[in-house]
Amino acid sequence: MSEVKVNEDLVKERQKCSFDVEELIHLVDGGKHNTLERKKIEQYVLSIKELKDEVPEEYLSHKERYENSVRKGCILFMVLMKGILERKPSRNDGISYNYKIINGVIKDITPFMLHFGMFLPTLASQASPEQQQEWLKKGIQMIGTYAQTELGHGTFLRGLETTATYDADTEEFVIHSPKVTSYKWWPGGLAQTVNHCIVMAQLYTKGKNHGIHPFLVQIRDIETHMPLPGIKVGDIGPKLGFQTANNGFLGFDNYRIPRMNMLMKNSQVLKDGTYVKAKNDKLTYGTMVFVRVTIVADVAYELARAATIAVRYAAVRHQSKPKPNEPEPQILDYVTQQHKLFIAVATSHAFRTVGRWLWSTYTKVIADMRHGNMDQLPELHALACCLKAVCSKDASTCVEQCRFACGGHGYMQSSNLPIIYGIVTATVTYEGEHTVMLLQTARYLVKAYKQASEGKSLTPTVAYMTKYLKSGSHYWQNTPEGIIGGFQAVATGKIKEACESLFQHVKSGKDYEDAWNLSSVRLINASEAHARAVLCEMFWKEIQRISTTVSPSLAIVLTQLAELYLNYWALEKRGDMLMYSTITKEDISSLQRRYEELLALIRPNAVGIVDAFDIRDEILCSTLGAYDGRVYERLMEEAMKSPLNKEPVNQSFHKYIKPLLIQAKL
Ligand SMILES: Cc1cc2nc3c(=O)[nH]c(=O)nc-3n(C[C@H](O)[C@H](O)[C@H](O)COP(=O)(O)OP(=O)(O)OC[C@H]3O[C@@H](n4cnc5c(N)ncnc54)[C@H](O)[C@@H]3O)c2cc1C
Repeated sequence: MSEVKVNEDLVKERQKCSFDVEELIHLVDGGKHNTLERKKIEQYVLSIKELKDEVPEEYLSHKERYENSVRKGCILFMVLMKGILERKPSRNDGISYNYKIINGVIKDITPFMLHFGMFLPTLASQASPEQQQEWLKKGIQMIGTYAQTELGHGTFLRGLETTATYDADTEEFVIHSPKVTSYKWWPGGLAQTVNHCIVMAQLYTKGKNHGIHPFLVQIRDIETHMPLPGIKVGDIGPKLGFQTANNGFLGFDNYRIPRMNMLMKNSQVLKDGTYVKAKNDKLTYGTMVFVRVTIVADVAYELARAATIAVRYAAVRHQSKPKPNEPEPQILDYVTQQHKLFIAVATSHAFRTVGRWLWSTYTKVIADMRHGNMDQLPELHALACCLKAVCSKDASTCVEQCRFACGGHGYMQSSNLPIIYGIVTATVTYEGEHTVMLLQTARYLVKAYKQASEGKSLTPTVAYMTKYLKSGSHYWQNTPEGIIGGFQAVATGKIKEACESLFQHVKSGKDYEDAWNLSSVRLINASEAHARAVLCEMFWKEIQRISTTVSPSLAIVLTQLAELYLNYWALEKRGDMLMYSTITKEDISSLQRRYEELLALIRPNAVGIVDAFDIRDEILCSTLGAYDGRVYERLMEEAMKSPLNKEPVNQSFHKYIKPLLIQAKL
């Protein structure tokens, strides 16, 4: 068999790379051992013939697409369960390589995502040890999802209407959906895939409501998969993305489950119906925080996929003729193109780096919690909320930018950019809606501001406030440290302003809730600014630390990416910098010049840097982004798979167009 030729532009780009791509691959993976492990798993999974699609998914109907994703999901389910148990891939950022491979093989979202992502983690964190022993031994017999959101309520958990009423006579809970708004709506895999759910419901016992609690509910027969009597379950229909996630609805008609199906690690209901409250409500925060923390690493990875596609395509694509006697340049040579793309590359590195730091913070806090120390939970919660909000939104913007940067071809499904966008933009909403997450962090910031004003010491991630509240402004310097200080000054200034607005409204006689609402635009701006200060500081610090452990040539590239990230955001937020620091017009011009210098410095290594994300073609799933750069051939090959190209004349001509032409002649 003849070797497939690699596009010449890509060959040249790779030749001029100034650093060792392999070294960066190991860094991205978190070590050489992880790279080898990942490659082994990829090689195994991706060589399974049955996982390849004869017809691209996009040409299938909604129903066929689902069936195909279940087919492939089941193959992966078995392989990966084995892989997880036997190989335990490194989880240094909270996500396993399995997640990455699954997304490539399924292309969109697998209907089993919630089983691994929410169902098992919730059982692990909220079921008692005895319950875990009983349920987890059922293993694969129990396929589950996490059913919280209802038609009527998502954000406001206390507003959920599904009820779980304890019947002491039969020692059962009666799960009921009293009206249409109480139907569960959205859970992934719920529609046709799972046979069990964690259902969040209002607990009633002895006539008293005790708020929202989790229950393990079987919804389908294990053998026949028929919905059990009292269960109404189905598909919610097509969405912007997540077409194969099998998001479903679920209603209960006085459906009974045994008492022991309430997850009882924290709160309990005794046989006689006595409610025993959890010693600490905060214990239930665990899963919520876990998922938000992992979203930072997830979007970093999806962004790496989008950036790889768009940068490789920009190296292959030639367009326009700025100089009449010279050939059309690669579009990657247009500085505006570099401006669109290099921030996406740098952002992926920033989120992966900060995601790893967040993950290690999370594991430490959870370990402390197990020993009864909850002191750092509020800070972690505030951090996870704002980082989840800002990272998911920035990643969506960057993916969209990558799509724009590919012109018309980026709009093709076969580029895979629309599907990646669908996956990433969903993270803005699920597991805590964007604005609501920022407002959660704002509550913590308001408390911290009050403490700082009273001269009390602050927790590490908000400690910068003390300095800038004292100094009032930031003495600007055009250095990375100066930019980080600028972001901290902006955050402090915005937090102060939001708090003053809030306190002013309260002082003028408004209820706290109304004052909060009136100040909420300032509050979310303050939260976003805080997240940016954290992202810039942690990314820069980590890159500085890592740079001392890698080769000088790689250290240069990493530092350029981190500096680009900082400069990009300093320029984006120049208005804020003007308000809260001593930055001048000249400083801004100099920042702009440095930013342009950085684009030029990164340019020769751009392809090498995205190659170092080391995402195999089968996982990129893109006509535009494959390693060999055969863009046009692939676009044509994929187009030829369209069922419409299977016949020279489509029947609709005879049915509709011809009669129209005849009519028009008359
Ligand atoms: C792709 C996808 C997958 C999902 N998967 C699952 C799943 O597996 N299981 C599950 O249970 N759920 C799932 N969800 C549901 C998801 O968790 C909710 O959509 C999300 O929590 C937001 O709730 P909502 O849709 O009710 O929006 P709402 O809360 O109604 O928000 C609508 C608007 O109101 C604003 N708003 C609401 N409250 C406030 C407030 N207090 N202050 C200011 N503004 C406010 C919001 O900012 C937003 O702009 C999924 C959703 C999506 C999109």
